[in-house]
Amino acid sequence: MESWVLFAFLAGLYSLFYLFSTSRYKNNGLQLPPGPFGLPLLGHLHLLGELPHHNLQRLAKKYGPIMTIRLGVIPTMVISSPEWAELFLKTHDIIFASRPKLQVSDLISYGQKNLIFAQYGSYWRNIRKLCTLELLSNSKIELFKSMRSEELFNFVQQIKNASKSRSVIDISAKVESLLEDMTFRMIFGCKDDRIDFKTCIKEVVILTGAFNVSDYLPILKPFDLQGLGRRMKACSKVLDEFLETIIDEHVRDAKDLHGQHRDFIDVMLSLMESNNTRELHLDRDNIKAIMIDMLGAAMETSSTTSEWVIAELLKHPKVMKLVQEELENIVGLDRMVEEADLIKLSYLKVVIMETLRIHPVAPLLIPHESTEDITINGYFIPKKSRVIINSWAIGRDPTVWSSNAEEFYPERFIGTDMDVQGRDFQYIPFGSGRRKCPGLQLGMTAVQLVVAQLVHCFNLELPEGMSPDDLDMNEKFGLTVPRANHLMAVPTYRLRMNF
Ligand code: HEM
Repeated sequence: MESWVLFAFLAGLYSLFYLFSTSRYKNNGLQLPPGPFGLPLLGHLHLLGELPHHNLQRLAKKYGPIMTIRLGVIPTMVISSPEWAELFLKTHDIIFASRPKLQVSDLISYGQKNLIFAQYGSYWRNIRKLCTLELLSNSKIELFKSMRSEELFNFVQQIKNASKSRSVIDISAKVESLLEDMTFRMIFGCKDDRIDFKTCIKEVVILTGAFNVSDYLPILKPFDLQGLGRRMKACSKVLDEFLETIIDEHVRDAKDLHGQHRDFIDVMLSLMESNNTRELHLDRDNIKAIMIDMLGAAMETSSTTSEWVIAELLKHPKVMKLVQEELENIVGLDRMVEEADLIKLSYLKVVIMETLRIHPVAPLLIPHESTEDITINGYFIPKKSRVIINSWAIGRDPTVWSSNAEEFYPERFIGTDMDVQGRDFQYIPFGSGRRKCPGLQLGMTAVQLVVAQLVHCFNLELPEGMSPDDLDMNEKFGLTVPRANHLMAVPTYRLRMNF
């Protein structure tokens, strides 16, 4: 049989199956949240476009803050208001705390052994506890303070040298490289110059964020129409080889450590040695899967946020001036910023909060999945529905943030008790509830440090002929949403301290 005939036959069969399964709800008087009319096979996949968070916001304006769309055969709830976010992430959090099984994340998770895409259950609970207590706690973050300070010093020195020729510098590339080095040293104890490895980590973040038709129309899985599976397999090979080598090196060096943990791999290896009696049995695959999570989560989120903050400061010179004045008052021009200063930099903090409001790194959070049928406020949400929380739309809703919601205005946070912890559902850049980001503290520390140090040590000007209004703020969609184009600027050293 011709392959297109087979395809059309299977497509028809799927549509019938879907119609049959939804008629089950309708016949029982169950009402799904409203939503647009979908195409027979694709459902609403074609409406997502290049920037799904924008397109879903447009649809929500018409269909409301809880909306049903169908991605292939998967019923999907799109949440676009703080009230509904609270119902899903707090009141009924336990029902929505799972993650969907995605084809590409399966290829990189050594059989579902990672944390980010682990289904809700005892494995996820144990691994999350381990990451929160053993890798990402405040005391563990503190252990890497001097490493961060050393890397920041090198970063400033490099930019200072480059600034002598008054040339345009690729700020995005410099910030990304700094955060990569910091993350590598924290996880592996050393920096690594293997470009292919770093490229693969970035690729993993892009691929896991893509809407992959194979996840929504499983009959298409063998065809891998978008080539995402092939790309992920190639990445997983490079990552696996590198991680095997680095774990071997750590095992060899372990005897010289005498129980002193240096980096994440050392911590995981010592837990692997001692944990066989506990409920969680760790092996090398667990370590590799979790390290890939940590690398992707730490590198991409912190650099994306830092770049957006610097871009907003360049676009708003008055805000930049206020940030620099605060730094001058608190740190002074005779020295660089230290971590202990961060707590006193309250204006910088609201600038970062405002940036995360209009440029949340993960605008649709990470997809959640329901584990039971549930009816909320009269709407039926079937088991195994995909849940998309449009935190980008919530952050720009004028009914929540007033008519200047689209404006970059850090002062809006001054005098409020809002923070980044996800207690106020109008502001959830790190998510909320059980699946909330466990790396919040580390991420915020890294972003504050990088931005504070850069704008304290340098005045930044846009390349000649470019005005703040010309600076483009285009986005590139993935699991994280970075700038589409690198941020370029001309730095001038501004401290009195010489080195
Ligand atoms: C500015 C920095 C960061 C931002 C804005 C951010 C944001 C987020 C968001 C929105 C989620 C999804 C929450 C949900 O699905 O409900 C998340 C999950 C996660 N983040 Fe972060 N993150 C940041 C930094 C980090 C860092 C530094 C790490 C670790 C090294 C990290 C590790 C994770 C992990 C492991 C998850 C998945 C948790 C789970 O599924 O249980 N993040 N993050």
